[in-house]
Amino acid sequence: VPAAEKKRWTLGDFDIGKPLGRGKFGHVYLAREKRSNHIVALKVLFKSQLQQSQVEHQLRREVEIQSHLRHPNILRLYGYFYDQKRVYLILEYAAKGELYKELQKCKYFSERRAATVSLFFIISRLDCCACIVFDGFICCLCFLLQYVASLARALIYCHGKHVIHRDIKPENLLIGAQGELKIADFGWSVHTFNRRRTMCGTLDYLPPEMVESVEHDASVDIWSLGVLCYEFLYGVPPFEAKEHSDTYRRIVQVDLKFPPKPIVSSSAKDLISQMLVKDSSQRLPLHKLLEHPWIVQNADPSG
Ligand SMILES: O=C(O)c1cc(-c2cccc(F)c2)nc2ccccc12
Ligand SMILES: [Mg+2]
Repeated sequence: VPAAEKKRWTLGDFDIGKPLGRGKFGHVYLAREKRSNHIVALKVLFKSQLQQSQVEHQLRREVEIQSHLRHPNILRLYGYFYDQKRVYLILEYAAKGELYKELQKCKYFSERRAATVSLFFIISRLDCCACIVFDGFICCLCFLLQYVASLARALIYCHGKHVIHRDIKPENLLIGAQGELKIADFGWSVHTFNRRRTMCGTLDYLPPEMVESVEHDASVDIWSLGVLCYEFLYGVPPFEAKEHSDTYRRIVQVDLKFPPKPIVSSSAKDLISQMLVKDSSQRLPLHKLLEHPWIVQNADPSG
């Protein structure tokens, strides 16, 4: 029996709603698939801009990879279609939007004592889950830990399928209706090569972009998760500097400093220090991250 015909979508299948955001290559709209009334996010990309930026192959890879991933913390890509001028990606709608904006609201998720929250509550839970009140927003460190644990589980799933994301950062993380984290934007993701298969065969015939990805392995995502943890706690990434060249130097030297303010538990610093390690083979494996005291004591295992 022939495989079920892949549904060929067209713009006429959708009612288009409000714009949800704009990216470099086009906009994202809230949309409803007419037959099922299913709410989705429709990402509209202009072919002219994709060609100008020479990212067509990257987009096809993004679609190929993300459409095959099924995990509660990975944004679903249901399908795609294109017309004369545009390519459309049919994506899961993450109702609470970008994590980045949530982080901006709270300035940062900090363990720092906040005068307005009962001291007892803070002291009793300092090392695990401290809630702070910032500009009227209650930001709970538990969210942070939950996000880190969810991210680790999603990345374990991706790495298990030999997919590395390579672009983990707040802008690429969305929040679903129930507050769950969703990794989005697999535009920089690649399938890692089985080194044995590639190494024993000659590399000579592989083009640069494929040879370059042999250098990358899944531990690039562990590094980025460590950077994210730091930014969650301090409000700025660890190697930030005025000039790009200084940031580059601080990264390659792993010039990792923990400022005295806000106060951050030694357990959190220990976790971050085990992830931001120059030698990629020495970075804390993701399954070990889920066993780390700072995570175990706080993040809810059900995720
Ligand atoms: O006119 C095309 O055949 C076309 C198809 C696709 C495409 C095909 C599958 C998946 C996907 F994400 C994108 N991307 C493009 C980007 C720029 C210009 C033309 C195209
Ligand atoms: Mg992005």
